[in-house]
Amino acid sequence: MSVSHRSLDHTLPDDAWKDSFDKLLDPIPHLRELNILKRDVRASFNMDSSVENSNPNIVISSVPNQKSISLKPPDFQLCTSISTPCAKRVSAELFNCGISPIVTKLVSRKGSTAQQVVTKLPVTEEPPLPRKRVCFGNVPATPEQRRPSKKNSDQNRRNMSQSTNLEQHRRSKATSDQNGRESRSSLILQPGKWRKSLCHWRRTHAQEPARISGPKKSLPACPPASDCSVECVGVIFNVPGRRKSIYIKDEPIEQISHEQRLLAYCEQSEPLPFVDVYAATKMPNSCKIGEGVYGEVFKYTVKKRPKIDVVLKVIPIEGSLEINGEAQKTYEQMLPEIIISKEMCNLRTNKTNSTAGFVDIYKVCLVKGKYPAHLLELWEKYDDEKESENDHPEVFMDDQLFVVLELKFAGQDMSTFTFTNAEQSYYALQQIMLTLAVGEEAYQFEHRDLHWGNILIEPTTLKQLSYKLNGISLTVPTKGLRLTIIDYTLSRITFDTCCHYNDLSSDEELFAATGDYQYDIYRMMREELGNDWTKFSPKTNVMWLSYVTAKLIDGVKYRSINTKTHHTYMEKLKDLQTRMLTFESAAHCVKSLRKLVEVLT
Ligand SMILES: Nc1ncnc2c1ncn2[C@@H]1O[C@H](COP(=O)(O)OP(=O)(O)OP(=O)(O)O)[C@@H](O)[C@H]1O
Repeated sequence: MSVSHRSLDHTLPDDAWKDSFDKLLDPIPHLRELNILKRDVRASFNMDSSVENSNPNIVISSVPNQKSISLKPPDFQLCTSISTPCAKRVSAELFNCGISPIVTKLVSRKGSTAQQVVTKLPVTEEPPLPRKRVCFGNVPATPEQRRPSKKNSDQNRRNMSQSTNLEQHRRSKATSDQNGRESRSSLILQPGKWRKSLCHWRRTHAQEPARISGPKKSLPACPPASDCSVECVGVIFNVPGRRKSIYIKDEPIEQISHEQRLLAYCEQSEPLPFVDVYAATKMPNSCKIGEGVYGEVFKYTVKKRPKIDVVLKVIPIEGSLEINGEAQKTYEQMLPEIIISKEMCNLRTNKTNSTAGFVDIYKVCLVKGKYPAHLLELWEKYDDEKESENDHPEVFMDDQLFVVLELKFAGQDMSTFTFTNAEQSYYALQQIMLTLAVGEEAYQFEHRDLHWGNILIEPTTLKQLSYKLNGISLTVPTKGLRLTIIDYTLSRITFDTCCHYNDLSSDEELFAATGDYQYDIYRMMREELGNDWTKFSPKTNVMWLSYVTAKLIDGVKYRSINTKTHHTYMEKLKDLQTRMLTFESAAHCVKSLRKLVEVLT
């Protein structure tokens, strides 16, 4: 049919049925054979924010046992590009485009399949073509799909009550995992608590070779002690799973053992009996409220006036029993978290730099012995209702030591919270920003893991909160909310001429993870720090502020979104996000936001 005829009878051109996806595949016909559904490509891409403009050297693996495509022969570099920030994620354009942007990154490579990629690249070898993998189809979809059935759960419980044997417990957990959770074959972690996700991933993929993206030696290792600007006479200790922490000091460490130092922080001379200190009678109205890889979190409420909600973070230490897939922390490894928790809390009363935004710690206690029976019951209740990923604490023996952090209850975490509107979240962000800024100025503080599970929110009747930044008083309207920062496991401070930090330089799995902008932040921090985790770079706080802002724009829940106020403040958040990564520190961001540059510098 000629062109003129077509125009007369309005017949469509031969390829009119094709959309942009089909046209894209025209010059690379073998991709059609792989039977990738456009719907899958678009949906998965949009779900996985970390892929948006991360390193485009991507292998797409389709549903299990199906073929996949390998993209762009890569000369992998450390991810210099990032996923989410702002404009792209916040604009609706991402979802309006005729085809997912991921497809525009496709450069075909004939004959590659996911299977081939995995078998060609054993983990022990330096991968010739390091890539990030994106899984379609086999990531656990819903909590229901991930959760074992009640029947399995009950069976597990029966098995557990028949034996306290750890191996049996593990087998029973493994069965439950197999029954209730779809396997994941790539390092795609759930947003939020990465350590739990990672440990869980490791435990459910024990037989699989881990796929690590990135060159193994692309960055300098943490400098040897002699290279540090201060004399490093501290302890270098290995945490299981390649994690290690270094504690440096510019003067000889006092001849006092870590056990003694920890006991001094607890104001104790020896460990106290667990069952007595935390007896049921001393913990009214108790329940388990959360868990981490290193411990269980309980709450009890003393209903006096004023009502007191106490949170207990119970962390087993010094034992040889592996728990939740990790070796237990030692005294040395526990100390930095205790020191940081106490010092950040003490900023409440600091004269020059003050904030109440770091979690309030009542006391720290070292206890010994089996888990009290009433706490075991609370653990089981939580497991029945929410399906714990942790090992049952009945495995602990008489000689087990635990550090118990007694914290003030600070509300629910941001990932589960519903804001009224963006005005409320805009000022919530300012609270986080100011608290980080105060921490930077007081102790060269970097949180380094400020995902939305580590930001707690509770209602307050206070109209505003007060801060001091370098001696200048600042206030923020609460809009009814008070925010608190928790979990200093990865944090860094300089205190008492010591730098306390966690060395992530060899934590390849963490840097390989995808699934959320959160996982880009770890790579961005690594690049910013040149993989030297001793270094103070408050820019890492800005990166987390960028992450939090992204969550406030495009992650958290809002109650009333059809109001002028909501739209106005949402625009403010978006505007701030476009500038966020230009700031050097949280303090810089605060000064800029408050137009205090001249006054404060
Ligand atoms: N002060 C608090 N108030 C209210 N809830 C809390 C408090 N501290 C901890 N939680 C709850 O317990 C959970 C686990 O606490 P936390 O993150 O400190 O544990 P963790 O063992 O350090 O976790 P991770 O696996 O990240 O190392 C939190 O996500 C939160 O839900």
